[in-house]
Amino acid sequence: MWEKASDIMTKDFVSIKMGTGVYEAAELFSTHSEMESIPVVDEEYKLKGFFTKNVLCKLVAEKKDINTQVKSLMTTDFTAVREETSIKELLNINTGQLAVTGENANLVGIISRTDLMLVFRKKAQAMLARLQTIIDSTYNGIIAIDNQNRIILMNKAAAQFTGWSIADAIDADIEQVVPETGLPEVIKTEQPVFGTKMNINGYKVVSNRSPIYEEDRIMGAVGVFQDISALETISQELEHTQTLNKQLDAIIDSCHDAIVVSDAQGKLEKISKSYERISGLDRDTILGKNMAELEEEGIVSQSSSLLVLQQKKPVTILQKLKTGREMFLTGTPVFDDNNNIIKVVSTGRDLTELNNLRTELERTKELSNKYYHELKQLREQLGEQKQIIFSSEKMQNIVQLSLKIAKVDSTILILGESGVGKELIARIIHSSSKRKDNAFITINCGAIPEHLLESELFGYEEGAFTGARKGGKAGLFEEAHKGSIFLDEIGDLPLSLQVKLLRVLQEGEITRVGGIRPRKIDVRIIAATNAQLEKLVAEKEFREDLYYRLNVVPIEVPALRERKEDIIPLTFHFLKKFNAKYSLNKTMSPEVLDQLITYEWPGNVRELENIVERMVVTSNEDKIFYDSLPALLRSGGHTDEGPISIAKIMPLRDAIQMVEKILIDRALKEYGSTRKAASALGINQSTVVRKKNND
Ligand SMILES: Nc1ncnc2c1ncn2[C@@H]1O[C@H](COP(=O)(O)OP(=O)(O)OP(=O)(O)O)[C@@H](O)[C@H]1O
Repeated sequence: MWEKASDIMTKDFVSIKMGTGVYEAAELFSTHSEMESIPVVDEEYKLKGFFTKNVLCKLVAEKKDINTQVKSLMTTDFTAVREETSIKELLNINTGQLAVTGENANLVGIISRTDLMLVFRKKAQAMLARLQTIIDSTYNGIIAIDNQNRIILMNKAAAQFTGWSIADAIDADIEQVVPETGLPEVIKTEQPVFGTKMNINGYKVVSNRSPIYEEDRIMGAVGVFQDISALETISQELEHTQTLNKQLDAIIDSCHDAIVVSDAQGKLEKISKSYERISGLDRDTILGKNMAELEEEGIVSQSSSLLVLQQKKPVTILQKLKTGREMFLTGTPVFDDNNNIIKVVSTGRDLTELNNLRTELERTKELSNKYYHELKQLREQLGEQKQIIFSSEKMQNIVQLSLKIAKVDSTILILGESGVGKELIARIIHSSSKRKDNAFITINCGAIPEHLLESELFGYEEGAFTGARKGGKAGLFEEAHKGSIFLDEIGDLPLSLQVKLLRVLQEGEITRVGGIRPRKIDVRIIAATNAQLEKLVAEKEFREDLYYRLNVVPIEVPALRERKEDIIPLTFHFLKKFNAKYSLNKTMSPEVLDQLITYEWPGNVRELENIVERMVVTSNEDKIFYDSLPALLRSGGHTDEGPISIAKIMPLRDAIQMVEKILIDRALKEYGSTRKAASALGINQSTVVRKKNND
């Protein structure tokens, strides 16, 4: 390559002596037409000047003597350079012809303007080629446009992104090649835009775009595009790995057992929160430490990780901690594909905690033994035929209380919502009392029309009213003599009869309807109500003195939703009962049981009993599945809240039943007595009683 003047000069040049005539010089020009001037040298071949074609032409034009010697016409104002003058310096000299002189200033070569141009062009071409190679070798795509949006430069990477060949793209409008480069905007706004994520022909790239200025004037824009598809994948993988790591940490931390992970050298990599808790050590201070160090410092008595690394198999040790606690640790090696241990994972339990658990377990066992015996005793006392099913503590207390007061002959008032088992409790009280061999009479005060109730309860004398039986008739009180009478829905007892009942309670005697002779009776009265008697007293619907007489020993039976533990045993009890009744052998799927537990049971045990019976009878298979549940239960019982809303189409009959039930339940809750509820609902009281009992 050309480095200096001697590399490009013409050594094979013609020269003339100072005494040469113009005519001879003209002859030389005609044979070397490429020459613009001929160097003029002295006898020692030293350069003295140049005789130019211009001077010759001028001589001829002015018709001057052409026999003159060149000496007088030559230009002495010339530039001479040395052989080692660099090409760079030469390119900076602005002259027609350069003389190259040697050591003794003798002319050794000539460099013409054409030579220089040639060199300049070749240099420029080489530089351009190098530049293109450089930009083609860059991984990033580069596209430059002029201010007419025409592509002036594009490298190979950009050609690959765009799918255009460089040759086709050069001079094409950028919008045609890649409409998304954003380069025209950069020219418009003259603002560079960096780090924009974009999509070029399916490649995900980040672009940096800058305006190109030439002497303060915008002449185009250049964009550099980096393919980040691979980066994106790596960053997604990284994100995924980070998430996994976080999840792993969360899992480890949520374990109640302590977890310790060390590497193949015994260096601590991870510990769980529970290890921190049990050991009293802080992860920030021990992570990264070697277990051997912790052993030496006496922080742990022995390391399961180090033992596993020595023995290359799982080990279990009792690790004593500085805190004085003890931990049962089992270390397990984790192997790679070449059977080298890469990690040791140890899991452990606080021995102190285990001991506490054991004590707790023993206590629970003792308790459950105690409860078992108590229950057994209760069942024995209750006798097999009166099966009252419960497992809740609330019901256990109620049964215990009932059995206790069964022994004393006091009046009892059983309170509780409809269907909770008030009558059942009354029966238990009766059959556990000394009256058990005598009658147990039940009467629902709300179910019998008012005008019949008196004679029903107190009996009548012959001729008491038209249609009265000859010889009269004993009432239920008389029938219950020596036994017990269960007055259900006592809140529905009309005021007139309340006075008579008070007399029974106070005097222990009754007078039949139409009679005058009081009769002594020995009856234990067990009253029950789902109404708020105090409210009825306040409203003067119920006599206060009677209320206090009845309320000697109140037993409040909780609603089924307040003792959900009873739902499953009751369900199985009813399942067994109805399987036996209908000679079936149905079982119940867990999701049905789940639903039964979640339901609020406004109709209490009676409703549960009815629903189990309905499912036993109506389910098609041996197992009762979710589908067999009544719509109300499937809807989670929501239909009894707020105004009616229709979630889905259902059989009209079911819907009517549902609405009836909701209204009756509400009315009963609000008015307390079936009579009042019936009048609010505009139906007969007997209908209310019937529908309520059909729940
Ligand atoms: N703990 C229980 N174990 C077994 N069966 C029960 C239990 N509680 C209630 N039952 C049954 O539920 C049904 C309703 O009970 P019961 O008639 O005693 O309720 P109640 O509170 O007297 O209702 P109401 O106030 O409407 O008269 C009965 O068939 C009864 O045998």
